[in-house]
Amino acid sequence: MKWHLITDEQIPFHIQVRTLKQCAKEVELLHVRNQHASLQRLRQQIEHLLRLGFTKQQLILNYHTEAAIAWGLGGIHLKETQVDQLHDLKKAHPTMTIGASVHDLNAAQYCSEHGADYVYVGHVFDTPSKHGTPGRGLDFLQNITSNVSVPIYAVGGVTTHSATQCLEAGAHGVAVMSAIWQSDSPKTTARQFTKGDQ
Ligand SMILES: Cc1nc(C(=O)O)sc1CCOP(=O)(O)O
Repeated sequence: MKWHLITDEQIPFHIQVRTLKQCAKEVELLHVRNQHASLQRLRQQIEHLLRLGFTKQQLILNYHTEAAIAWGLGGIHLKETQVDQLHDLKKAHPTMTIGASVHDLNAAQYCSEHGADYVYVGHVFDTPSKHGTPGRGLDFLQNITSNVSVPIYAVGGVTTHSATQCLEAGAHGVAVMSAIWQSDSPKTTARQFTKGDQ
């Protein structure tokens, strides 16, 4: 199945690198999400990822649109508060992959109509990342997948098992953090996502 791995800024970068060394070959697309790092630090991390064997095309940078463009990365992932930039960004950079995170049907429709290549919809299941807010559930996901045409990636608490349920609810793919970063065997887990095994 199609899946994105999202970096986790709560985990020291060198620990993430250790995990990536085990599973990088299985990761088709890495979403670099580090909302608190300086641009200089982010650039160092990107360079490290390139040395690990990722291509620029495989890297999607969260939030920092100008940096993603300047560094020639494959894509930009917008926060929901940035989706008003979608149309102009896509027009100026048609070959870049531009996605966004949304949390309701209206925002998903907006992204779909303004040129997004994909949209994350979340959070579908309970996740430590959104502590205290229960997952919105598979019906919420299904309502969005049935009403927008842009490819939807389910995010939030997705595991290799629940990924299948997300596809059944119409998702094009999934985006995950802890399923890989907390896995005892990241390579096996990554393979399971790729193959769509439970
Ligand atoms: C990065 C992110 N965005 C979400 C959203 O709902 O927009 S949930 C989430 C966390 C995903 O981590 P995990 O796979 O460990 O639950």
